[in-house]
Amino acid sequence: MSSLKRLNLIESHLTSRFPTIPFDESLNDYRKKGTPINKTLLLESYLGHFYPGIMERRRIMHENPLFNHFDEAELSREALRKRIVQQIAAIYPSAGLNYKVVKEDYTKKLELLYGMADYDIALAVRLLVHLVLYTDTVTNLGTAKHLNLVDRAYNLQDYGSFGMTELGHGSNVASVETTAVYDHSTREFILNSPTATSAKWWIGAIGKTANMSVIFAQLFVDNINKGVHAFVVPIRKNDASHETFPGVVLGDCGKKIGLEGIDNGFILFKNYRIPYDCLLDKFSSINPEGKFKSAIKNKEKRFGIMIAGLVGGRVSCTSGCEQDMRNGLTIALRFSAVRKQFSGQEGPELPVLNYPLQRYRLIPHLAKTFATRASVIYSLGTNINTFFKRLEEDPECLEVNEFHAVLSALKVVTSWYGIACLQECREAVGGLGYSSYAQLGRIRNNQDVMATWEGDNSVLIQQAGKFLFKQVQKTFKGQKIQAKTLKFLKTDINEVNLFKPKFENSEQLENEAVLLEIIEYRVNILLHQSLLKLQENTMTSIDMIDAWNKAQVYYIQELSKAYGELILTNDFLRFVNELAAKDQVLGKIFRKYWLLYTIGVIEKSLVTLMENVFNATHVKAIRESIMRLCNELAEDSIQVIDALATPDLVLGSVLGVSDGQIYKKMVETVEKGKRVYEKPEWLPLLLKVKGIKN
Ligand SMILES: Cc1cc2nc3c(=O)[nH]c(=O)nc-3n(C[C@H](O)[C@H](O)[C@H](O)COP(=O)(O)OP(=O)(O)OC[C@H]3O[C@@H](n4cnc5c(N)ncnc54)[C@H](O)[C@@H]3O)c2cc1C
Repeated sequence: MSSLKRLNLIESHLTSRFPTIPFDESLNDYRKKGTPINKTLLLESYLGHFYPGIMERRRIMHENPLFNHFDEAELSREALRKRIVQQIAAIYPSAGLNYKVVKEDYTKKLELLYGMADYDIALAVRLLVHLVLYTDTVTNLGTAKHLNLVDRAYNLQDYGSFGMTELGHGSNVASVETTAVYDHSTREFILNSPTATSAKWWIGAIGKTANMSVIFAQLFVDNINKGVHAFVVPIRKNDASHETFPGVVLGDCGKKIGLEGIDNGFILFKNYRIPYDCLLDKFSSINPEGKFKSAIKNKEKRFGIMIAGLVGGRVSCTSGCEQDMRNGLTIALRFSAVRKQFSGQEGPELPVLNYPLQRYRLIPHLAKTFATRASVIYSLGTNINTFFKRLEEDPECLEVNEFHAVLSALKVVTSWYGIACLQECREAVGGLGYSSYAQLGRIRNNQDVMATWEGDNSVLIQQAGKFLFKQVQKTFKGQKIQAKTLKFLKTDINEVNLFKPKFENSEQLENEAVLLEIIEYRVNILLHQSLLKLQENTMTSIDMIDAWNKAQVYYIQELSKAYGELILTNDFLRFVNELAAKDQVLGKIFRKYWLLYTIGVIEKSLVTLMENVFNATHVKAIRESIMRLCNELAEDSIQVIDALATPDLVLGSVLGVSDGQIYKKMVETVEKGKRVYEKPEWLPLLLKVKGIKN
């Protein structure tokens, strides 16, 4: 401990107006109830490929006083923004990123962002906008002449932003209003924002920081609209003046409900001329004669490729959800083991984690967190290099489409998991959770936006549905399903209807094969019901889009969620099996989490299953299993979360501290706050209201 910290501690001890708070053994007592586990092995397996990178970031943050949530609670918006830039400057060089390193192994970029997200999603996202959304788009859609920009981005000589969303259009990117008109006489594009709603809006880092932006605009060549294209555009002078270029209007979007450290802003163009080379022209170009050419004829497909830059963002989003949930649950579980309320007839008060209700509220979220982690490792982390390779070779191939579908489903399902989990954690911690010092408010508010950015959940998940339908349609033409994640699909409804669940009680239910069959059946039955619904809708709808929209509720959206949860179930099982091969004790515990996750997924889809194959006996068995597993796992969960928790200083929560001294930490932190014991500045007003003469 530094001498300054020691001095602060002594000073706070001497100046505290609270009675001395004795050492609280509650968390240690709860710890002792759990099975002893090999924590290092668990953490290594859990972080997988990303273990060394994340540990290195934790070390840097631990040693650097810039990473301190307690300080940040009192910072103004401007100060927070400055702090984030300082933090990026402190941590970014450790990654050693450049074009070559990332091309060889994209996960190097992810491990940096994952490490930063341990501290705060806001910190990771602040860099992600530049490093992923901007830089990946220039890399993927640009040509050799743009490589210089990619190098500059990795060196932080340029700071980039990603200008897709407008005030009037978000999900429907194909209808953005910004225009880029090609002027052959000067071989330039003229950018314009013809309406107020065409202002690019919410753009991360554009408000105050970025000097570059990837701008998505409707490209006009010879007065013909060639669809949305991406342009890499200088927006501010890259010199000490930091001036905005004439023809560009830049501003800040103002106060938000979270992520205040990020300067989300707007941008408008007024006849702003940019040279031809600003067009990211890998797939579409304009030749020296002024003729438009595209390697991909279909406008819709071309557009799909244009937004491939979002892939790294969505992968990070899924990982960020896991980190948010893990951080939230670390706080909520440790608090629940320490916090005591009520007792039985006699005897001491009980930790709230003893109550089955508290266990039911928290432990299933822990299981979902682990499932999410497994998919980050297997479906996303290790596949992303293959994805980028295949994207370059053949952007329309099955692997690219399948990865998009899996990623869409996972981003959506896990961000909804995260939002539900963080709200539950906040409530599970009661009133103390409402303190900023608990950090649950910050984590919850930052998690909230995960459902919207990188593709609004309700819109994005439709991509997964479309993929499933397209694959099934192929079988109608006699082709076999090639997609790796869909090998189990049954295209004959009669075969699906033969299914009968193979359990009558909770013991029979807690069986891998029995559960996997149900998880697969859920996708199969929803797929056929959705197909039927779509067919039925076509009779009454004006077109296919109308029919599709009318089949979302109860059908296609449910199907897409079921597909996402099937992937999570399979990935989680793989994780458990690999862990069990290394350590039997951990394998046994994590198999229970897998059972809880899978049975929990089934519980949440009881309506569909009851409608088709389940009865009251099945429901009873499911409920019994869930409660038994929650109770059995609650005691082990403290040891498990200890192994996986972000270190105290990085987590920064008074209620999530690993030594369990939550009251001491809360009091100390509050007493250190500004003006704790001072009279209010507005005392004269109060006196006036009360009629007291000053
Ligand atoms: C903090 C923050 C940072 C951001 N950073 C960036 C950035 O750096 N760059 C950038 O380009 N964008 C950024 N965005 C924008 C973000 O990507 C969009 O908000 C998102 O894509 C959703 O678009 P929208 O807000 O226009 O919502 P809309 O698309 O207008 O959706 C509004 C509602 O309508 C529903 N809806 C829309 N279409 C359908 C449909 N077909 N069927 C059913 N329901 C539908 C949606 O589910 C949603 O509930 C950011 C947003 C936020 C909040």
